[in-house]
Amino acid sequence: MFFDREKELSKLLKIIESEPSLITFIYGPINSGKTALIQEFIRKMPDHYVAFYINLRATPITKYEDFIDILFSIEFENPIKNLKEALSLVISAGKEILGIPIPNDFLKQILSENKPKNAFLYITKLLTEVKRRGKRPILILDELQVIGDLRINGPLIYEIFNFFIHLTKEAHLSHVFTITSDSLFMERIYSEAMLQGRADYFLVDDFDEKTALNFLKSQGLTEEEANLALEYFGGKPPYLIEAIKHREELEDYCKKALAMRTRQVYSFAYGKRRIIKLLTEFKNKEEVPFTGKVTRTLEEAVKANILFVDPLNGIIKPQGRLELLAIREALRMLT
Ligand SMILES: Nc1ncnc2c1ncn2[C@@H]1O[C@H](COP(=O)(O)OP(=O)(O)OP(=O)(O)O)[C@@H](O)[C@H]1O
Repeated sequence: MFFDREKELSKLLKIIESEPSLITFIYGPINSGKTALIQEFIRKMPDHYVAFYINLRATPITKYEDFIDILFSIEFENPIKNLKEALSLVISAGKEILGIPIPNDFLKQILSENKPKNAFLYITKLLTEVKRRGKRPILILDELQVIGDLRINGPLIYEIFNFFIHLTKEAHLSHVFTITSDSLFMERIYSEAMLQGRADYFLVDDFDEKTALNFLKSQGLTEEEANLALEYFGGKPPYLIEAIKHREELEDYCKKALAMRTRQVYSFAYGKRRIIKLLTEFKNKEEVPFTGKVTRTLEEAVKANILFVDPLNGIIKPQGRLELLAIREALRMLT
């Protein structure tokens, strides 16, 4: 059951009403509900849209072939013979299609040439035809950070950005949404010169306090139980879902979850003075300013899923309420 996110949904639906001109980068802390929101967004889109949804984390991507496999997600049982067949597949797909249909011969050619540009040229051609048939295409790439360091002749990400800029700002052909929960990757994107003026940023944070309380109460928790869950888990949807499941022994469940997260933070920071110093900033504060410099220490804490960097709002904060409490507990044991 999907809950709320009315504000975010109406903003996203508004974006697609206008002509595509910017790439939208959706980002947020781990498990804040980005993918769930995008899935609901697709459900709520009017019928004349078709979303091509590509989840780059579906299988590991280490080389060009893996990327092409996911992009053209070979989910079709029968080989597609030509562009006309690919197009009718899209037109009859409804509002969402996983991967991009491509004629078999073309796919073989693209794989043998090892040039991402040719794959992108094909997609442009297909999207142009989709638009000509009266449907409005939307391209969605989930977990974009997965290909952040992939090189095919040169860094793939730049070719992708060029392609996205073409689809949006230049050709106004398709809206492009990318999703990532890797805030270091997001920081790289935010300071990327080639994206200046060509990108928009959309934060999907954990539920705010009121929404989280409403969510918990809508699932049958009493005011007191809801407040207890909120105290430990803030508005992180999957944690709240687990809390609901453990309603019968809620207090015990909350304490155990915190003890476990505390152990993880403790062993991450143990013996590392610079890490302890960074975490100490959260002893009395919930967030601190982000100066724009990603130090090695910050990088480690983000990679360990303890801290989250929001480059747009210029803040660093724990990934969620549980992490904030765990940092404070761990600091008590470490100092
Ligand atoms: N609005 C919501 N209503 C109900 N459940 C939600 C909502 N948002 C997220 N969830 C649940 O929380 C879990 C995590 O959500 P989701 O996978 O969308 O997060 P994410 O931000 O995409 O995660 P990641 O950081 O791994 O990319 C899912 O099981 C999802 O069903």
